[in-house]
Amino acid sequence: MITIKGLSKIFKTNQQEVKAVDDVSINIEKGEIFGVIGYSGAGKSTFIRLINRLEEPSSGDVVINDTNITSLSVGKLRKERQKIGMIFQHFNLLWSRTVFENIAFPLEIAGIPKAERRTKVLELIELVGLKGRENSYPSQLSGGQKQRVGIARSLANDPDVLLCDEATSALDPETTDDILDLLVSINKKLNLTIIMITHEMHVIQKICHRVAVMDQGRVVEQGDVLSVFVKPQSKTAKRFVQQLSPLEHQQDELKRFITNDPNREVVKLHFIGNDAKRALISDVLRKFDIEINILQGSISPTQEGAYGTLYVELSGNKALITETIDYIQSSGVEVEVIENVN
Ligand SMILES: Nc1ncnc2c1ncn2[C@@H]1O[C@H](COP(=O)(O)OP(=O)(O)OP(=O)(O)O)[C@@H](O)[C@H]1O
Repeated sequence: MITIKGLSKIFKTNQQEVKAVDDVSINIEKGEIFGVIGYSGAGKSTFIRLINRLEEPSSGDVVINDTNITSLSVGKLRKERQKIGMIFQHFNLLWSRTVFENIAFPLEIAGIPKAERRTKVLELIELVGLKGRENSYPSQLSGGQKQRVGIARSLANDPDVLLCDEATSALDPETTDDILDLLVSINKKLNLTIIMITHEMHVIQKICHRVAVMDQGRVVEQGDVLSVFVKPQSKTAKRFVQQLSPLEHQQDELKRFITNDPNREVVKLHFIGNDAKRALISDVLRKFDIEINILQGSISPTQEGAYGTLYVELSGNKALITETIDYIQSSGVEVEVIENVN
């Protein structure tokens, strides 16, 4: 549905050129929630602003539903932008207008008659959970409520895609989760394609189906959220995944269990999707005469199912340990033998 090909943006300042976005290519399917994560300065904001040409690309193409956004005239772009909603970190509301009037604003610009406007605005207010607050001004609302107004306004013209520029970064963790839940419910209800940029892995984990990791303007890794979580390839993705994994900070504890004893082995088990719900340990204990010492474990939900990590120490006859590992692997759970902890 959205094809981004060879997209680049070079900013020229007095002294130097900055390649803010460098040859980015991404395909996004209809109805997908696609996340773009990166540290400050990675080029995320520039990237998302290139999609609706709030920023003009230096090169490359953005094609949405067969329309090449990059080659549209200004007039046609204005029309096309009505199909691309956007929400912002600091909401960008009109402070002298009420909730109702803020949401009605894009409909006024699109020339929708008053009665039709009213029906649509009331529908949107209901959708984002702001019933009763129609006549409030933004200054009378909490951060989460302001973002709800932003979301309702972005949906006024029934967009095909919603761009979210750090939409939860100004909110506390609980409100962030409420807004993320709202975005998921809108994605499901309207089959709306959503592109989210963020520096928080939690946001990616909670709502995205796929993710691209940006570093210095380039996409260094992209894939299903689950795959990136379980097996991050790039250094940047590994750092982001570690943020969420309390286990990674407790690796020193594991060191105590790693020995040269051939009859003891520390292994890391990766459970993905439905495997995360299986009673694997009791299954193994029933089948093998082996001891299992559980060292650390965690389970995390994502949009595509849960993934879990479990560190265990297997003790017993060396041949039996090998057989046990083979059995666990053959049952679909990935096993990593830990020889060193860095
Ligand atoms: N208008 C501009 N003129 C010159 N350089 C710019 C401009 N906008 C962004 N840059 C530079 O482009 C690079 C990417 O910036 P961008 O804001 O896109 O990153 P980001 O990942 O969104 O980071 P942050 O979350 O801190 O905004 C940075 O080096 C930034 O200094």
